[in-house]
Amino acid sequence: MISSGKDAIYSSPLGQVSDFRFDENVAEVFPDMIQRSVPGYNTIVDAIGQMAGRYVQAGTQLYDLGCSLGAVSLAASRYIQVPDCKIIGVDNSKAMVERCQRHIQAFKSAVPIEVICDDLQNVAIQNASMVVMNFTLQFIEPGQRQAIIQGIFDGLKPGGILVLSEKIRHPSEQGNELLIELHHEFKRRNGYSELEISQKRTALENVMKTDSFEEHAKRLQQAGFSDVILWFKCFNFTSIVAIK
Ligand SMILES: C[S@@+](CC[C@H](N)C(=O)[O-])C[C@H]1O[C@@H](n2cnc3c(N)ncnc32)[C@H](O)[C@@H]1O
Ligand SMILES: O=C(O)C(=O)C[C@]1(C(=O)O)C=C[C@@H](O)C=C1
Repeated sequence: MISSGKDAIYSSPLGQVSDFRFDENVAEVFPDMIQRSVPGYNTIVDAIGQMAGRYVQAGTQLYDLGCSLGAVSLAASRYIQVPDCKIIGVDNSKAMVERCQRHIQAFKSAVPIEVICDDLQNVAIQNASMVVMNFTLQFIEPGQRQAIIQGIFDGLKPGGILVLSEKIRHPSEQGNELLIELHHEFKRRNGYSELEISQKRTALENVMKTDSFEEHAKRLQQAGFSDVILWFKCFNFTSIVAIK
């Protein structure tokens, strides 16, 4: 388990709430932040590891795009049994990548893990049997999303998979409000105050533009994926596996 500090980033009133960034302050408390903010996070990460055990093919690569501290890469490395594989983690936050490299060194994975500090759009997907974007696509400009999914599809081997986890927007206003309210209640029960919840919501407003499940499914099908499976959903948090 990766240990770090408790998330109190939005606990005091901020005169002006600036846009959310994956900087030093966030990286330092990230394990606590994501577990208290994303319903089912541990379940999702472990199940992605299980899928790596099932779908990663010998002699191929697994890409963990937006790897943060490497939770998905490390989970996958625990399950992969086939030979000559490599895991490539990519993140454009220096603060995350530095910590990720330290965790990976300490863990001593049997599968080699390389961590690249770059925009994921600069990394070509090659010889891949599995690509994971665990709550990353939502931070990328909507206009760039189709090209990214297409690049992933093109770099996957036949039978390869993309696991795409995203916070979604429900198409109807009343449904969307219900899912947001249930998520906020989840955060309250995990110790976040009303101030923390509302300041974080403001911070995320400009940087996290969510799509509906239908928009994700359409994008994946347009890229060429033959099967799109919603395998996890809790409130407005979902994870999809798309099979080539
Ligand atoms: C919510 S976190 C992902 C959590 C992580 N996948 C996990 O399972 O613990 C989103 C990550 O995506 C990274 N990110 C956002 N946009 C990116 C981009 N264009 N290229 C690379 N990384 C990006 C952020 O720096 C951040 O670490
Ligand atoms: O806190 C929220 O409301 C979120 O949307 C959670 C979320 C995410 O989905 O990526 C947002 C930012 C942090 O990286 C951790 C989790």
